[in-house]
Amino acid sequence: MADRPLIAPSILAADFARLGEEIAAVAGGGETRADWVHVDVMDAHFVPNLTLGLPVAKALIDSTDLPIDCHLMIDDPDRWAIGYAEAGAYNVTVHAEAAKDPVALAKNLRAAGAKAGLSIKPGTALEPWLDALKHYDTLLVMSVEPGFGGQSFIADVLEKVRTARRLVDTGHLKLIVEIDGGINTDTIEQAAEAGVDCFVAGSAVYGAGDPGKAVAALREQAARGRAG
Ligand SMILES: O=C(CO)[C@@H](O)[C@H](O)COP(=O)(O)O
Repeated sequence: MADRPLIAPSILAADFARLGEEIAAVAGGGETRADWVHVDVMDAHFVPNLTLGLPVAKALIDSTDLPIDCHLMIDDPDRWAIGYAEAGAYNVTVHAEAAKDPVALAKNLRAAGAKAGLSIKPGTALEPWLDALKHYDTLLVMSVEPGFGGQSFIADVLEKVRTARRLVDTGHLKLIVEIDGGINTDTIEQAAEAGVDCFVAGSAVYGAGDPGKAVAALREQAARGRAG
């Protein structure tokens, strides 16, 4: 398990006219500093929403020393994901439901210098992906249907988190377990208790008056959940 809970603010809830400043708001020192910044790439095909693509993601990567966690909610990640790794993303996550050859994809991402992430939607089972996950560094369990911020947390997905945690703790997989969707001060404790390492939070960070303070509050609460 990661030494401490990792908090990854999702810029989907940030002001898109001021993305650089919004990232800087969680890049301060101490407890207010985010661990990663989560960048949601949506193509209006894999999900019914459109956000940003490689040129903007690269500009964000270049604008900060925080690790950028690119979550690709796109068709044909086998073709497009590599560009995000080459642009310097810390972690590039593709969807299991969209990847044609997830093992080759993970190998290519790692060869390009990024960590490789695999994501599953709330209705997607974990078991069919366990072999492929041996080639991945992160597992992103979606706790809302991908596409939009501000949705309610689906607690049923925590069973998949518990399974992944067990497999990591027993040495069968070596993964950072990440969760995304509806994470806030009401839900983060139960996710931490189930074994999540990294918490993506959009509205709970950028909908708060002070994004840095929101990061600190989420981390503190996650640590409480971890301690049981
Ligand atoms: O990938 C997604 C949505 O598809 C997320 O990253 C959202 O941005 C999370 O937003 P909140 O649920 O935290 O508002």
